[in-house]
Amino acid sequence: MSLQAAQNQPSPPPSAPDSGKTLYGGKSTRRITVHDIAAATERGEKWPMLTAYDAMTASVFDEAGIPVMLVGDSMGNCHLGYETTVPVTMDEIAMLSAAVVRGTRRALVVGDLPFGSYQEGPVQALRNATRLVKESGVGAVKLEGGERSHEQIRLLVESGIPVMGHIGLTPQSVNAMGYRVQGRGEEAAQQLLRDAKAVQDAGAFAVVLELVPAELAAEVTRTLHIPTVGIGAGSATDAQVLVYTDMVGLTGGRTPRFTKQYANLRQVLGDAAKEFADEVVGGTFPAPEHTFH
Ligand SMILES: Nc1nc(=O)c2c([nH]1)NC[C@@H]1CN(c3ccc(C(=O)N[C@@H](CCC(=O)O)C(=O)O)cc3)CN21
Ligand SMILES: CC(C)C(=O)C(=O)O
Ligand SMILES: [Mg+2]
Repeated sequence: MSLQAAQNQPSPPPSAPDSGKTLYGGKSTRRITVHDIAAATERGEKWPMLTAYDAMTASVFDEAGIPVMLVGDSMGNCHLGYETTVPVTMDEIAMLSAAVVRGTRRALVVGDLPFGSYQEGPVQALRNATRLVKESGVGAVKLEGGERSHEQIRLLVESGIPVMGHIGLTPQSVNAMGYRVQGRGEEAAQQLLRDAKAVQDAGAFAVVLELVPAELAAEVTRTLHIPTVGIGAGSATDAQVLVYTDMVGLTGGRTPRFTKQYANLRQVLGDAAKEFADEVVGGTFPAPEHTFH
């Protein structure tokens, strides 16, 4: 949404972490809704979103105050050992979304519709989104594509399912588009703007902008009234999302340049495993305090 629109809203006191009203740092323990997301964005709050693929990790992020959790199809390459997100199935998303819902009390949980679960058309999209809402308990779903997914988004929203759009780089189309920055050049920029408006017009409550030039992401953010969620899209978006395994240094191999590593859990977990193994081999674990007689 535009800065101007944000500035027309009554502004919160500078730093109100305990008002119970801010999205991040708020004290309220009830489940966050898409209405809370809209209200926070209108107040000019920037908000964080992280992926999660299991109940334990989700509970850590929930206790840290992360207001929106995405059960991303990035589980394909970040949790399930596939090369890409393309092979991820509805069964996998449904099972891990249910786990993330069980692990959270406050976060809005968004289930990512996987490749092949909505491309056939609006009816297929509704069937699969309904499954995530009823069986897994998610509060919203996300699907990729702008103009091309307009009808799917519209039917879901009309049916009472909040939808987050996703434009720019859409990894489910990797075989067609690669992992390149999107929206470079005048024609591509105009297409991205049309996609953003199509997502908003169809009724989405937010839209992910992935791997687009910062200036274009800023323009989309100024143009739309719904919040933009950036990943590799610069700092002007209303929200930011990261794949959590990138954020904590768990992802093996190369990670995209736009990620930032805030911890090195790969090192921590590896060191713990080696220490355990050394103590088993050396006979110092288990010690008397771990032993029953
Ligand atoms: N670990 C991980 N992090 C992600 O952010 C992520 C996934 N996996 N899987 C699903 C999608 C795929 N994403 C990707 C994957 C690769 C690049 C990549 O290689 N980008 C290049 C820039 C390319 C260019 O300059 O045009 C890079 O160096 O970052 C980007 C996004 C983002 N998502
Ligand atoms: C990177 C985010 C937006 C995503 O779609 C995912 O994690 O699957
Ligand atoms: Mg995804």
